Amino acid sequence: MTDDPPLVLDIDGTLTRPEGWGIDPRVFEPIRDWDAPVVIATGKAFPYPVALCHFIGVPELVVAENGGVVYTGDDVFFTADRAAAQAVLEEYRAAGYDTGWGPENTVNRWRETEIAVNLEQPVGPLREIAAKHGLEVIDTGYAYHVKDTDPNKGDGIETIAARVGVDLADAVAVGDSVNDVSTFEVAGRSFAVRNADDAAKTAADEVLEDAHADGTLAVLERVRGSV
Ligand SMILES: O=C(O)COP(=O)(O)O
Ligand SMILES: [Mg+2]
Repeated sequence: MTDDPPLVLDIDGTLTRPEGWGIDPRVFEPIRDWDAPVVIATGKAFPYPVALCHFIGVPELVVAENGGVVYTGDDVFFTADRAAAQAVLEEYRAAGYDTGWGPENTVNRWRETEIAVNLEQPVGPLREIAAKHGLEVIDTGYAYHVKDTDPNKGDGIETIAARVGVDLADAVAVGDSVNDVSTFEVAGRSFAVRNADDAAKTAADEVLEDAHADGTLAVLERVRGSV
């Protein structure tokens, strides 16, 4: 009982400060010192988790765009393409709506396989248009994501685990929303932070007493050296 378990960590809602926004800097050190692979699995566009790994100082093992983009450290896999989501966006715009991020938004600029829409925008018409195009809309609590129904974080994590030789039965996952349910299904142990949505809380093995990074830090302390 001396090794650290592999980790799968969500970003928004999970590594965030108590107020819900911005990475809590206390997570940097335990992640950097972690003695096993750490996969960052997020709904954010590809550059964000890559930059997070880079600045923490750990190998870039990344599931981005809710599984649409997977990076094993050697190879990048795209499991959907943006064309259908872009078509939904065009139709949403033609109906008088917008993504709500401003004209030069960085939220979608580097997004390869899906489109994110600000939570302040009307979701009814977005869901209707997406359904017509065979896509789904998920609400992470941070954005609406217009995405292919197939890719998910869990499949991406399996791809990375196979490449880096990680046994997911040993893995510990922490997350906060519906886009982490597939993560919780593939990881041996799963934790939802207190601020998690109902889908994540139901799917997790355990719902934590603490919210955001406080919850995640408590898990890291608890599972360190547990395999
Ligand atoms: O991009 C989002 O909406 C949420 O991102 P997350 O998966 O890191 O929580
Ligand atoms: Mg999240």
